[in-house]
Amino acid sequence: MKSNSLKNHVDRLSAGYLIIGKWHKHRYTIVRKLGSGATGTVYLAEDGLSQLVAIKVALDNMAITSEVNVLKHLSKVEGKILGPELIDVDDLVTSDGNIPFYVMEYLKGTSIIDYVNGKGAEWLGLFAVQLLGDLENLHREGWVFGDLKPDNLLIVGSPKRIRWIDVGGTTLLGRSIKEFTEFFDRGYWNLGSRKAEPSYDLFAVAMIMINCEYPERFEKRAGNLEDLFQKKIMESQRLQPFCSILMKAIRGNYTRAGEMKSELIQLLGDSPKGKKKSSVVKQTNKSRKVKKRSQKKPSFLIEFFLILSLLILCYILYLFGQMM
Ligand SMILES: Nc1ncnc2c1ncn2[C@@H]1O[C@H](COP(=O)(O)OP(=O)(O)OP(=O)(O)O)[C@@H](O)[C@H]1O
Repeated sequence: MKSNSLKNHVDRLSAGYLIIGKWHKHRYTIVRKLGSGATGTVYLAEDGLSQLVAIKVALDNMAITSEVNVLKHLSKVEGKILGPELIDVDDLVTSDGNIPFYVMEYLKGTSIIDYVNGKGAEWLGLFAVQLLGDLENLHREGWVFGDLKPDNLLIVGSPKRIRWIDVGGTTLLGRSIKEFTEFFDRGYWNLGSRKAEPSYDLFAVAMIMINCEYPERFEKRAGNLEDLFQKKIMESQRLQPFCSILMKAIRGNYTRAGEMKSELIQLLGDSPKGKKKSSVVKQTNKSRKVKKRSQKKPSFLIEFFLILSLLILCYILYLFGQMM
């Protein structure tokens, strides 16, 4: 009975509800629910300075402690922002008992699938490079992200940057993956084990790129699954340029995120100081030009698109510069 009403507290904190932490006495006013997951519920709230924060409330003390430990660990990685910043950890006192919660940076952003929708292959490549850079740092710290999927990623800020949320699946290297989602899990596709190693996350990166092109996802079926992926990749104009890299990640041929990242950067043709025009960009431009020629559009439109492509290319170069 008591645990039912505690559960109601966790799930149903309404707008305006004031949380005063038992230990630190910080005050947070609930704005709205952001969503619920396997371990708890996340709320958007305002802190005492009217700054927006995200608060995760959960009945499972162990789950909260484990996520807090991961966030604390990630915040110690010097010069790198991995995961949302941890702001506070406390208990919410109710008449039915205490409920643990933690407060983190609120990441306001767009889902990667929505963000890249209708954009060129270079955007997909750029976010994959950013994500691989973060994974490289995470793996170096001895962790594997585990439950890597678009729901746990957001595109935030300006310049645009991929950020991850929900570190609940983060697992120590060598252990068994704690949490996974079938489509992004190589074990589900019989293409590897659920041992926490970098190649587990790299498989998921490839699947995230594929998911951006196939938002409805697709089912496992009898037969050679590598052939299924190859076919799906080759049927998509946006994924085609990445085919050999994606297949290497799917087959588990990369042992480090850095290897996959360098090959992507090379493919995009733009090393940090690179001047060469990206083959992906070239390919995108070429197909745009062919289309335009065949449609015999007025020349000012062609100029407009060329200038636009050039601006996008410069922006991407700038973003690479920011990452280094
Ligand atoms: N720091 C944050 N900033 C903004 N939104 C967040 C933040 N953390 C979580 N969210 C959002 O809150 C919702 C719930 O997140 P949570 O991590 O609890 O569960 P989940 O990812 O849906 O599920 P599961 O934990 O089962 O994978 C998600 O929609 C997520 O996008």
